[in-house]
Amino acid sequence: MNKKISIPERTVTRLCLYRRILLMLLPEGRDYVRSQELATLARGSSAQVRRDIMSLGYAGLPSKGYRVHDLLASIGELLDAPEVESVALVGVGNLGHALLSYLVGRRPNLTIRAAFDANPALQGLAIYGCPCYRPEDMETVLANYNIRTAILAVPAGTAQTVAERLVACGIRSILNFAPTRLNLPNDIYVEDMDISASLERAAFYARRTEDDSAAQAQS
Ligand SMILES: NC(=O)c1ccc[n+]([C@@H]2O[C@H](COP(=O)([O-])OP(=O)(O)OC[C@H]3O[C@@H](n4cnc5c(N)ncnc54)[C@H](O)[C@@H]3O)[C@@H](O)[C@H]2O)c1
Repeated sequence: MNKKISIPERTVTRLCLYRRILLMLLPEGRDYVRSQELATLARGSSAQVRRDIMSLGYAGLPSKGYRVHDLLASIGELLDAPEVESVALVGVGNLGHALLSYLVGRRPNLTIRAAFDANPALQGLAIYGCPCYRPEDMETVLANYNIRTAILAVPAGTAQTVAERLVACGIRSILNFAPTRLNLPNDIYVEDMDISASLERAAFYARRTEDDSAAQAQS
């Protein structure tokens, strides 16, 4: 069975997190990491970490743990395309600019190759090195670069129409920043990003831990 297909979505999410942690450990000159340490940094359990890493077919050394470079390579083998993978961005407003400035050049094997915006003032520009095209050129540009993943950073009112156009042009996966539920065929992967919801959650837990501490102090 194809390992990439059989691996559960949550495992993929955790493996992405482990990779971020491992990349933070590298500059410290760390050769090995134990499942317990990875679990603490990922806020999970060491049993979960061991299961996830076992699903990669990689095993560490009982005496030392996992070799950081080898584990990164195993995770990369599962998550990354064999060659450079190009991504598109639609909507180069405030958020789109911030995403380009952060993401361009950060990951050599996953690169934002093309941006699209309805604003004629942006079309033809290279923004943080990424060319910005007219939405009308989407089909040709996406096909030229073989792009199957897109980031959506347009206003909510236009997100559904743009998403449908992206899918019609061959996009299989969308990272959606627009605050709207996209209605797309089931075989299209959509990941919704919502900083406000995350902030609300963080504020909720701040209040809850404060309430817990107050209750403990009273008991
Ligand atoms: N998820 C989050 O955490 C988060 C955070 C900030 C913003 N947002 C959302 O991201 C989106 C963008 O926010 P922003 O602040 O950058 O807005 P913005 O108005 O600065 O930028 C939107 C850009 O989209 C372009 N655009 C509009 N319609 C288009 C179309 N049909 N095709 C191509 N381009 C089009 C506009 O020309 C503009 O450049 C909004 O939906 C906003 O609510 C989400």
